[in-house]
Amino acid sequence: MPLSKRLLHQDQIGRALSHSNPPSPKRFVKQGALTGRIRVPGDKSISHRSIMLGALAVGETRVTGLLEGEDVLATAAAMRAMGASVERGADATWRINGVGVGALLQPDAALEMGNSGTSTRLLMGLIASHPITAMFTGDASLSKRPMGRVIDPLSQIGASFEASSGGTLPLMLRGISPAVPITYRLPVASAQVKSAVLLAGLNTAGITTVIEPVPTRDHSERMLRGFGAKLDVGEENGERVIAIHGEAELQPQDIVVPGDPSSAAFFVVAALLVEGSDLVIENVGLNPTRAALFDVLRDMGGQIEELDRREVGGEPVADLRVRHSALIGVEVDPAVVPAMVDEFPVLFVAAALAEGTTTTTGLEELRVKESDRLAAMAAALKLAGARVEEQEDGLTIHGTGGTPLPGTPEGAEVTTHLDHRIAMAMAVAGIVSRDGVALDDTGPIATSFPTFERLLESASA
Ligand SMILES: O=C(O)C1=C[C@@H](OP(=O)(O)O)[C@@H](O)[C@H](O)C1
Ligand SMILES: C=C(OP(=O)(O)O)C(=O)O
Repeated sequence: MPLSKRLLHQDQIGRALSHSNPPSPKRFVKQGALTGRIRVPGDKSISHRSIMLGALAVGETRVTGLLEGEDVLATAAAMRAMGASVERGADATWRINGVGVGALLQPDAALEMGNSGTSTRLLMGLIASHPITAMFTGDASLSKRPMGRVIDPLSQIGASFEASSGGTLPLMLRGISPAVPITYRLPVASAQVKSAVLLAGLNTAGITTVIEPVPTRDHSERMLRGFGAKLDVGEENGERVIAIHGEAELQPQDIVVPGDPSSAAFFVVAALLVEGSDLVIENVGLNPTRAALFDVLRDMGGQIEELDRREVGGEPVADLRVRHSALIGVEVDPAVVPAMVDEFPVLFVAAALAEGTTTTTGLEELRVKESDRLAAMAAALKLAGARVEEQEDGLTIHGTGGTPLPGTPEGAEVTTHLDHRIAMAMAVAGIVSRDGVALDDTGPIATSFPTFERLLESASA
């Protein structure tokens, strides 16, 4: 069957499903204090990049602590399809034998990206400067997300695209070699777009520059340097300027992936909200471009202590001790949004139980994540009995002052829209509710945090 026919078929299947197949509904009910010590899985952003950069280095990269979630496994499958060896050892160490920058092979089938925006956008960048044609497909959620933001800069380097009129998957990318080095100023604060352009620059002779008016997570910069790429990072007129020198040669690395702060976030909020909790979450990555949620929760009165601050794999890490706290509403400064962009769903849950009003603004990007997270969380929290107002760019939440939310009424379920963070945030709402919160589907949780439900139960055991 030709690629485009196969693709269309997969896409029709994808679009028909607005939940995992079959869906796994579940009611999350009141739970006891969270105590003891837990560890969350490895950072998703760092895990994706470890595999991609390992696949471009000549020799063996070893990765421990890799997140074995569906999104990262989609990246691993794609890199295998383009010639790298990506294997998990019995000791859970991943070994990646790369092909070298410029030497990716033509995949012989569509690259199936599942639910993962990071895989899709970063791989589009990587492939754009290789003489490769690749088809990208995704699930119903990913197939609605905007790819124009990467198509624009990658077209400037000379790559060409066939996508639907809305610039969404399924999408065919024709890479180009030699590609043209560009200077690109990010029109949206997006680490995925920044990374796509920098990764394209790896196999582009000359200097590819990204200008970042609003700083976003800097894992790509740290890791590209770690793998031996020449990268200049400076500041001009208050904007970050990142220049990568191509064509780069990458050296294999030993990487230890720190725990994901975006996954730790659910346990931090759960421990703050459940009476009697005193929980230590070990080995949490605290890169300043990621960790703003913990500062906002402290401003709300949350007791979150950093123990044994150290460095793991070139990233700041600490164990977080979190104790039950009475929270108060705050106005969240929109300047911190990029440093906690994935944490708003669970912050909204904290706000719903805080004393007084929490206001958030500058959250337009939340509307183009796995779901429209402003609409999805407003609907979910209202269904569970919270007082929420939705604006174009944020939510205003009037908290209960600690009184449990009633929970979802008999027969009603929160719609999770194939969005892992909506599912986990509302699971946390469930464990502090009076009657429990029913979710239509917990399947999506496996994209970023396959052990979430088990860990949540064990933390209260
Ligand atoms: O670069 C990354 O690893 C990510 C960047 C963010 O997306 P945007 O760049 O679209 O903001 C974030 O939401 C996503 O979970 C992971
Ligand atoms: C937005 C997210 O991921 P991605 O863009 O990779 O799908 C997320 O994990 O919250």
